[in-house]
Amino acid sequence: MAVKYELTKESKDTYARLGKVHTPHGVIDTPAFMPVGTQATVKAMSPDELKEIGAQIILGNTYHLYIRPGHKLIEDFGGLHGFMKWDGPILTDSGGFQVFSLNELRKISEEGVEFKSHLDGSKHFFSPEYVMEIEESLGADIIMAFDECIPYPCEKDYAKKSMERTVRWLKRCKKAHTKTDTQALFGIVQGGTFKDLRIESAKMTIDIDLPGYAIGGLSVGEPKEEMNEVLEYTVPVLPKGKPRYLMGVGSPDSLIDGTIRGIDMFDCVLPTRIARNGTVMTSEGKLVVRNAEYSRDSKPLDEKCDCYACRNFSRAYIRHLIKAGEILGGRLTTIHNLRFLQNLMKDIRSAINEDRLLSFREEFFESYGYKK
Ligand SMILES: CNc1nc2c(CCNCC3CCCC3)c3nc(N)[nH]c(=O)c3cc2[nH]1
Ligand SMILES: [Zn+2]
Repeated sequence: MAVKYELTKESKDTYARLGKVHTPHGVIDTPAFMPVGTQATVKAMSPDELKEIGAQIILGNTYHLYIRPGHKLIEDFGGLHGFMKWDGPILTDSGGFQVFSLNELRKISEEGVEFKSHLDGSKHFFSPEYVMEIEESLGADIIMAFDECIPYPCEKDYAKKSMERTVRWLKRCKKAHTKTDTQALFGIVQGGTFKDLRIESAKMTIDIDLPGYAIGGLSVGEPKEEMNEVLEYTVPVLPKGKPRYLMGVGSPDSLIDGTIRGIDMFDCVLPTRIARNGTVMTSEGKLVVRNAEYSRDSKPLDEKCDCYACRNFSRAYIRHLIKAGEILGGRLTTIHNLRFLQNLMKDIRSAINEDRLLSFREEFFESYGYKK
């Protein structure tokens, strides 16, 4: 079995739980935040630095790696693990989301999606079968099914038709998936923000027996309350003994609120993206270190942080590097943001273990500056 989920504790007062996702390249303690490495690198981070900040699993992207440098090249270098020298677990997204978000010029049909490369405009076609071939070449431990992530808002009629096609595509993915002993295929629940469609999608998706399931189609502009509502009626339909992955989430408040509603795995480009333009997450909330007020501030980014940036450098120095466009600036803020989220997930896991997740939420929201 490529991936096995071990449920180690269920929270008494929420849907949160502690678990371990066992993969051929190692174990992931859940709830977990997964740093995103779109082009076979978590931007600005070396594999050693990723280990140092405590990352247990990283993400790769089928769409980007197919376009450049090509999945066959990567396969010849030992897949993503050999190519980027990351020996821990890897998850690849199927490219569905990227094809839809990066390419206006695309045509969708029962067969799959025709699109043009965002690099040179060349024409390409993704079918569930071809995407499975690409993801198997990349060799990730967890591979996502080819799905359609519909926009928000979306007409209910289209949401229903799209969700039903995504289930048919999942069946085709499962049929085309050959390396079932080393790579685990996860299905993706769709249905927009329509309760009946979400529950129908979840039931049809879990009827296809797979090692794990994701909730897609969220974090696409809907209000956070709507995302939480979709989770409240969708997650309980999913089996307790399998990992649940909420795609594209998220910010610290969403990580806590998703965990409370039973989510085990999260990914988001935000922490690395905002870091490069000088915004960091700290125990006292967001800090835009490029602002003039920090020009003579000798404190670390976050006094409570144990990361390499906070142990060695002042806000003044990091602000200078960012303002000067120095590469080290974005590297230090990225190291910090990723460590901050790993520490947040560790604090969340301890809170679940001691049945105090809701009071942890209160304290964290208070200190971070979220409204309750
Ligand atoms: C940011 N919000 C959001 N992201 C979504 C994503 C992408 C998740 N992140 C993948 C990484 C980014 C680059 C490398 C892999 C989604 N992906 C899929 N397949 N389906 C969704 O409904 C889906 C929905 C998503 N919503
Ligand atoms: Zn730090």
